[in-house]
Amino acid sequence: MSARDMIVVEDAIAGYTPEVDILRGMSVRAGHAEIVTLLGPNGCGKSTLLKTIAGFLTPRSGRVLLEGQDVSVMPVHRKIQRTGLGFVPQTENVFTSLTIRENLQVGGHHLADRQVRERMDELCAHYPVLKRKFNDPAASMSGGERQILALARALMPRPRMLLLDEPSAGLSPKMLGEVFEAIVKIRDKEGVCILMVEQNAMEALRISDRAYVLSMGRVALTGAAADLMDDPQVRELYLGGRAA
Ligand SMILES: Nc1ncnc2c1ncn2[C@@H]1O[C@H](COP(=O)(O)OP(=O)(O)OP(=O)(O)O)[C@@H](O)[C@H]1O
Repeated sequence: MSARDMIVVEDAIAGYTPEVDILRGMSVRAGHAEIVTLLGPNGCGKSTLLKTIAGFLTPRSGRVLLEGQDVSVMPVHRKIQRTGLGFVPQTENVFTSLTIRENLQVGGHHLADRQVRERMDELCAHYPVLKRKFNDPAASMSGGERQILALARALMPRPRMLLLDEPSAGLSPKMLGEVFEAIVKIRDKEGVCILMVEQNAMEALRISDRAYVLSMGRVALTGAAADLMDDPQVRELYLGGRAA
């Protein structure tokens, strides 16, 4: 483990029922101000890995460390309170009947009122769409705008680590570009460690520092994102044979 490692998973074995292991000796790490992408076929355990890091699942063996602290058995609500971890699930990640302002307030519910106002101002400056629609219900936002709101809500308490489950799911190429730009800003402006699952492999690798290709609950390949984009096996399996 290096000093800059923020999220470390060591040899994790985990599953939803006692009989079936979905993670079968999984080891990954992600560092400060780094975007790390998890790729792999449907059902290989990408979302399960995020849920294990977030604390929705407890590993049967192996460890999950956040900033060096062993949090393997810490339940999700405590992790959110006590560690600098944020989680943006794939679906139902904004409250559509609440306004943009109210969604952000939900994200900042542990903060003092003044801190909430300051943080909302900061995030509205980073992501102008939030300011434009500040008092409108989130239901009035497009898919990409909702995804940016979900990211901003998770950023309200200034997490140092962020888990993103398919942030570009269901988005048009233009909206995907905007959401990925928002993710790069989170890394570059706030130094957040981002571990994300993505189906849009080529686009995700372009903004990532490193990536893991998972297969059947284990790491099959890992490396710098730029190297993986050049890897013939990765190109064939995940990039539709396209050259980077
Ligand atoms: N709540 C659950 N209860 C039982 N089994 C589950 C549950 N969620 C997922 N699984 C199983 O765990 C395995 C891995 O699922 P997971 O969602 O982690 O895959 P994934 O790599 O994220 O796939 P996808 O790319 O399709 O989202 C699958 O076989 C799935 O059926």
